[in-house]
Amino acid sequence: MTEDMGQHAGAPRELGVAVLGLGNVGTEVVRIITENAIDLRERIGAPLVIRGIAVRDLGRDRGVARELLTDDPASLIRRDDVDIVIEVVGGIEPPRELIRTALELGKSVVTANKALLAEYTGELAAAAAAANVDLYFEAAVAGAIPVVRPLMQSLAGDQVERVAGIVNGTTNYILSAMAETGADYETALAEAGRLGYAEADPTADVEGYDAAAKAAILASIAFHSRVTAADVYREGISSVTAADLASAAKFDCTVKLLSICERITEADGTERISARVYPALIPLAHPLATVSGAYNAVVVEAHDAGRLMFYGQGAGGAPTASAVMGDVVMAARNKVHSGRGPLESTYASLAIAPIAQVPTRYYVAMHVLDRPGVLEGVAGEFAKHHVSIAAVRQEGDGGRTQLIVITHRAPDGALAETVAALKNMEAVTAVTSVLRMEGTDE
Ligand SMILES: NC(=O)C1=CN([C@@H]2O[C@H](COP(=O)(O)OP(=O)(O)OC[C@H]3O[C@@H](n4cnc5c(N)ncnc54)[C@H](O)[C@@H]3O)[C@@H](O)[C@H]2O)C=CC1
Ligand SMILES: N[C@@H](CC=O)C(=O)O
Ligand code: NA
Repeated sequence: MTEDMGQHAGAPRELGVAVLGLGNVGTEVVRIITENAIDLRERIGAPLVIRGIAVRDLGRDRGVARELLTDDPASLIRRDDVDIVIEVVGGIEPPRELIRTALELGKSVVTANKALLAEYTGELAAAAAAANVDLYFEAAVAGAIPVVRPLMQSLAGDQVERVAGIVNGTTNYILSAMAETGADYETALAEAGRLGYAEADPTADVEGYDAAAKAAILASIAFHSRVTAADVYREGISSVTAADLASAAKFDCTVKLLSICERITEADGTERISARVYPALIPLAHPLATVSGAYNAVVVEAHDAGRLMFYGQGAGGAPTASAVMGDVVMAARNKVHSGRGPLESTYASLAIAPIAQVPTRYYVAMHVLDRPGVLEGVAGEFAKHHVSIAAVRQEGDGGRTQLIVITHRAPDGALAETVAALKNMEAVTAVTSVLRMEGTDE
């Protein structure tokens, strides 16, 4: 051990790494460790050496040394010469069991697995704390964008009020393609899969489960509370149509799948968390409207820091591997210097606000009968539920009359009841679209 590497006495001569999963992200992680070996050694203070790579199918040629491959991840993580485990398999099992075991055995773990973390961070963080090792997951939220570490460390002295943005690359790619080039939904989704953005089961992307998992992780860190995926209100983009995008454009808006985590202070001073994911209209002038393709952006509002914006590639093998490798270097340095990163912080234990109480704005599109008094009747239903109307557009749509109403802010529950009442009106033949509207002060 040379002194100029600044190593702690008794620090490992080499740091052994086990890579679990060799898909979009794992392949890029292995490439970076291999190509950047010399720089990584200098940055860490000891060489990083891949001990093994766990794959599901040993038969496939993967362009890496065959002797590194194994289909037995449970044995790989138990090897005495493995110090850090990188989990880029995805899904709940076997990653949950593998990560917990690795932590219990004193290995630090780096994972990109938001689905797992959104359910089991508590269990895994406890195992890491007990064994005095690191559990890092920057890649799990917004791919390459540093957002987990800024929230957990840089903003640890501030009070975060809101974390909101676009955190799913696949849906943003689809919505951008539909809005910008007129691509159809299915083609854009297939392309997002081909480019390595989509989850193994893209239902997780398009139905908002992936964004909800990320919202749970962000809200937990931002508000020092334990928030799981089940706490996050979720709607996906599968019902957003080309007509919605065209109609949004007429209001100088576009549609984005947003993840919103807010600290809500109620009239009696009680603080709660609202965590929600849904497609929403945002004005074209809003900074999030220009976030296109697989790019993500997260806007953080903190009491003293004010507004911060984080932007970059939210999906894709290499960008995600960059975030993984940042964590690997941090975990490796901690091994060299006998340090450890921050522990999970859930002391505030804020409760979750039900979606019905959360103030928001609605965009409602409906087909109505073309006869006098219909507009008054529709407006009357909004008024009955104390929902004020901000804009109305009426237009012919292939022989039918289409009415679009945009509301002012009102509790989500009142808006949902208004829509239910509209559906029961004889003059309303169909409510064709209900979206929220964000990014405005009204
Ligand atoms: N692709 C992306 O843009 C991003 C992915 N992530 C996360 O990173 C993780 C990996 O994602 P991808 O690389 O895109 O997925 P992928 O599906 O391309 O790769 C996963 C690999 O793990 C392998 N695998 C499955 N079960 C295994 C087992 N029991 N043992 C060993 N290998 C096994 C699969 O055969 C596959 O090659 C997931 O948790 C994903 O949510 C996070 C951020 C961005
Ligand atoms: N499927 C995810 C991958 C990154 O987290 C996405 O599209 O954002
Ligand atoms: Na990130």
